[in-house]
Formats: sequence, structure tokens, C-alpha cells
Amino acid sequence: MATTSEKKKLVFVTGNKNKLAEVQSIFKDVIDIDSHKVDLPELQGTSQDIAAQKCKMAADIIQGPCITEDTCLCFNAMNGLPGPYIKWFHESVGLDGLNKMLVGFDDKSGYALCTIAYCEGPGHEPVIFEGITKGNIVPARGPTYFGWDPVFQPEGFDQTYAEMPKDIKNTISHRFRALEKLKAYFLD
Ligand SMILES: O=P(O)(O)OP(=O)(O)OP(=O)(O)OC[C@H]1O[C@@H](n2cnc3c(O)ncnc32)[C@H](O)[C@@H]1O
Ligand SMILES: [Mg+2]
Repeated sequence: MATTSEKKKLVFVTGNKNKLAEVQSIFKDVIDIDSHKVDLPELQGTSQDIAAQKCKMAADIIQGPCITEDTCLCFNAMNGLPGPYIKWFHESVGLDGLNKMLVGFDDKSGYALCTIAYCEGPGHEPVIFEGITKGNIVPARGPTYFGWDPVFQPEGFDQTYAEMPKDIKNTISHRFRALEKLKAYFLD
């Protein structure tokens, strides 16, 4: 593993301070994460298309290498929707509304998907790393400061993402799993 003096540096372009805090915490001993706050526009499409496009734009803006990430919350009963549109659904209908969307379905299962993109710089094609955590959509429990954390209960746990300590979320989350792949890409 790299020593502190050899620690790799990466710029994470995101408008979301909670994402930044988790990425910095997960990478704290391995990769230094600098941040660049930009609310990047997002196209429609698959999470991979959205992540790649975001990263290309970010690399153009900062004129150098960077990572971006796109997070989806997918309901199995709805064939993966809201998916990449979860931000707008959450802002429009709230946590309670996300539960109500599933009232007509027995299946409350779903998954959180993190798609990280790394781009070497302007003109380069981004490389994509995905992480998935399966779980269930439940009535909100726990602090409400980070997105849909209160309504997502990962499989095998009796706490929602919002209720569990950060150091537990950060070892089982969709984000952790995608970052493990990015770490392997850089360090192995
Ligand atoms: O600038 P970017 O990185 O795009 O940040 P964003 O907040 O716009 O993020 P996304 O476009 O990926 O939209 C994902 C939505 O899901 C929320 N979210 C992301 N990761 C989450 C997590 O681990 N737990 C709960 N909510 C999360 C986030 O607040 C957004 O509302
Ligand atoms: Mg966004």
C-alpha cells in the first residue's frame, strides 16, 4: 500500500457535501481527495451514460484529471426507477412520497447504485466503476440530512442508512463498493 508521501491525489467534482465527506472518509488513508464544487448538468440516459458525461464536463471545467459520481436509488417493483432521477423525485415528493410510490406493490425491495467515473483530462474517455447495495424501501427512520438515507434499509441490517453509524455505512454502501474498484484500479 502507498505510504503517506506517495499518496495519490484526486479531484472530486461534486455539488454534494455529504458525498464528498463520505468519499474522503472512505479514502482517508489511501487517496487524498480535493474537491471542486460544481453542480454539473446531467443528461438523461443510463447511469453509466450520465456518469461518463458528467465526468467529461468536469474534466473540461477543471482542465485536468478528476472523478465524478452519480447515485441512483432503484425500486425493483418499478424496473429500476426512479434510478438516476431519484434527486428530483426526492425533492418533489419527499421521503414519505417515496414510500407512497410503492403502496400498490408488495415488493418494497430495491438497490442503491453508485457510478464513479474517472477521466484523465479533456478529450479522454472516462473509466466507470459501479457499486451496488441491495435493500428495502421503508418508512423514514433516522436523521434526514443526507438524501434518501432514512428510507433505505440495506439487506442484512435492521437499521436504515441514516440510523447506522457512518463507519458502518461506509463499509457496506454502494459508494464504498464503487470506490473499492476505483482504489484497485489506481493502487493494485
Ligand atoms: O453534484 P453531484 O455529485 O451530482 O451531487 P447530487 O447531489 O446532484 O447527486 P446525484 O446527481 O448523484 O443525485 C443523487 C441523489 O441521491 C442523493 N444521494 C446520493 N448519495 C446518497 C446516499 O449515499 N444516501 C442518501 N442519498 C444519497 C443525493 O442527495 C441526490 O439527491
Ligand atoms: Mg447531480
